[in-house]
Amino acid sequence: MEIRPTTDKDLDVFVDTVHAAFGRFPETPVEGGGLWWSALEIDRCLLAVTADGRAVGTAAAYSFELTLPGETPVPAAGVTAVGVLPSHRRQGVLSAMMRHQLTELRDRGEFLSVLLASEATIYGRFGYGPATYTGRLTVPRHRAALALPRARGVAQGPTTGSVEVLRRSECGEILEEVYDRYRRAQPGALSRPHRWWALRAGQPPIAPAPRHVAVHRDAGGVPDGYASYSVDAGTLTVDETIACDDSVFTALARFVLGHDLVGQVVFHHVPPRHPLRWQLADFRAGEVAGDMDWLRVRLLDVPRALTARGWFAEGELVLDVADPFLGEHGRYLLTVRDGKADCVPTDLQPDLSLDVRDLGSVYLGGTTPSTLVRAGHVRAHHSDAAALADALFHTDRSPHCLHWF
Ligand SMILES: CC(=O)SCCNC(=O)CCNC(=O)[C@H](O)C(C)(C)COP(=O)(O)OP(=O)(O)OC[C@H]1O[C@@H](n2cnc3c(N)ncnc32)[C@H](O)[C@@H]1OP(=O)(O)O
Repeated sequence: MEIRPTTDKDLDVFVDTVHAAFGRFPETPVEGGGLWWSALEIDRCLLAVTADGRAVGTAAAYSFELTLPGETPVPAAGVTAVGVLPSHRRQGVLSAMMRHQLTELRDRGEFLSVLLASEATIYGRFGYGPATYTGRLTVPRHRAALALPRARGVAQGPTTGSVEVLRRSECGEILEEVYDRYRRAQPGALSRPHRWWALRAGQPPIAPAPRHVAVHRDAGGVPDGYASYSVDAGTLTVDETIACDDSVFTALARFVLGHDLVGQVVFHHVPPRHPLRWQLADFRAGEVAGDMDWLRVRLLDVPRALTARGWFAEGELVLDVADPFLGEHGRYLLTVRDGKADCVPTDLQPDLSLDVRDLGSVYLGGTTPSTLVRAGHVRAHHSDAAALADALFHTDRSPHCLHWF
């Protein structure tokens, strides 16, 4: 079996193979637009081909930016369209493609790779750890009142600004601009390259499905948030709420929760511990479901990845990092001063020993090292090690990602 790049000539083979792997049919030709695969980057698509020339597996990557703690967007490969024909499964095709792809990403100078996993058990073995989390919050409208803020000096009602309802088709560049502003400050968020919006490739509101969009503007009239939603059979469903600050989120939540002729509001993609639950006068009014991991992170170059993110505490930690899939192992001294890290190979005794997938899970601050120590996945070599690591990896803001790819 050979793993080879896809060319323009066999893009249709790629698309056909990935759909067959998922048990689906490609709906329309590539030119149709509005389909997720129209945004594929052809030079980053791989085909696994048998000796008789048959394509049996696919894997691809998008060129995204991932925002790291400290409001630092860096390049990240967004692994996607992974599939193996049902007739060729459990024969090592995926493993061969993953090995090829990780090597190729490194050759391109990339140090981070991310993906959304169709099944939670597939990608840990390849070094991907769950790093951001998401859920659905359902609020019955008759219990949706927001409590008055208790802190002195905080505005008791809507702050200056306005909400206007547009049709998705009337939004022009507004959503793209607001999303881009938001994602640069939100750890864990991915960029949505312009071609995604232009091709309408993705899920609503990128895709042109009919939607209402509540656009929030600041006092100067500049859009700084939106909520894309639909109403069906008494349920208002919000695809995503994008807000450049918390007060804008509150204004948008207040708007959808106040919608007439609606029995309940379902917010998709609410991060764990989101303040909205504390803003409801009735804490039990908000019901969380679909609590799951979202973005998985894979470090391809540990020192580069650790020095790229922002840090919020000071200290030193020795990490012993195993990368069993790539057959690698490294011990690093991580020193953090003034918000920046230095990370160099060392022979010092380790504070923690961990797998690269677990480093991926703590990297953005969405999981604490001590949680993984308690779970038995990370080894703490002395009694202070877990607390030391928790303090060092702690971030100012929880990571969150809602981009689907
Ligand atoms: C980022 C994305 O695109 S996510 C989308 C992933 N694709 C899908 O879900 C489409 C449907 N599924 C498939 O196409 C295939 O079953 C794949 C791609 C998940 C697996 O491909 P295969 O070629 O069968 O995997 P391969 O034979 O290399 O297996 C490697 C290891 O993963 C394990 N594995 C493979 N698939 C799964 C799974 N679905 N769940 C748990 N373990 C799995 C294998 O048992 C094997 O374990 P081992 O190394 O301990 O022996």
